[in-house]
Amino acid sequence: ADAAPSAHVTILATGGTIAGSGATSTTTVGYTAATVGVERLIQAVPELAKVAQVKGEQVFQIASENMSNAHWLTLAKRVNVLLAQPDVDGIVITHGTDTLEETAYFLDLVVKSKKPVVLVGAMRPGTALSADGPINLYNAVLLAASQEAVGKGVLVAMNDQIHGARDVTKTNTSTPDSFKTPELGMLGYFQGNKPYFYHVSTRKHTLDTEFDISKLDALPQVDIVYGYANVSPVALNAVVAAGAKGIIHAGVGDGSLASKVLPSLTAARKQGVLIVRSARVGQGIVARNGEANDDELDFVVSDTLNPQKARILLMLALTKTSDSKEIQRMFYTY
Ligand SMILES: NC(=O)C[C@H](N)C(=O)O
Repeated sequence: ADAAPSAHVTILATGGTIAGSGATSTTTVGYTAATVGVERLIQAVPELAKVAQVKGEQVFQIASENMSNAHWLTLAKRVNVLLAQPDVDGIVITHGTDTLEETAYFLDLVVKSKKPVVLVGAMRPGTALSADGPINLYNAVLLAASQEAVGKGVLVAMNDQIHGARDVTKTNTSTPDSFKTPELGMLGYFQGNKPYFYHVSTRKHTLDTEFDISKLDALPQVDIVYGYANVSPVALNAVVAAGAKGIIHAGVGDGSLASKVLPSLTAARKQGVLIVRSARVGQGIVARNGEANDDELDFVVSDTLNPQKARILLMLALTKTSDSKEIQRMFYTY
């Protein structure tokens, strides 16, 4: 018999479609997410035992549309505790795909370890024909057990591809190739039971960030307000009235601000609310002093972060400072 693999990988299960089940083998919508426990996920892929000594922990059992700041703090603290143990070499987190990119980026900014952390999900429930969960889980464990993944920040394993937490995004509501890193590029592939890396991001992560969540039990309230034709300031005003400490403006185009919205944004900033100009487009830079005079308005730009990831960075930034210059520096660093 083969010797047991030497790497120890802990699988933290949080729910999602990878733990989902449907009424029939052709049910790929209208199934129930977050029903199958971590032990059954592991048993369904006996091949895992060939690549690592695997342990499972059920952290949550939720569909990822219900992921919250509180869940993130719990999960990140658990990841940091486990990675500090000499008998844990890497972590896999099974997760719903809807907010998987957000959890990945949050962890990328707050995990204090070089050891691999890999998020994985599935677009089809485990009961479906050609379910993608088992192969995705196998690849994720392979990656978490590998030397190649050490020091690369939080990774996402989907559809035989490796993506970086900062730039990956869900691009399709339902197809198995939904996860992409358009333009900036995925990091690598899985083939023949090995991960292969070709790219790394120039942005800082994990051990090189200034964020520490170990003593936090909440994050500052930051909300996203969307731009569109015929926009009014109603949603923005409601968010300010509800006490947001920061607002991500998901503007049209390269982060443009409609003249009907600008007065409310300016008033919010004068009250101390941090304003970040982002873009709903999904690709490209929102340039400082481009579509607005950010120096004069005292706004921050999101650079290339999409609105949902800009929200995460602004929350963490606000745990350190309310200085907009400092926060702008962070948006050019992470
Ligand atoms: N494919 C999925 O995992 C979608 C599911 N709604 C979730 O995010 O939990």
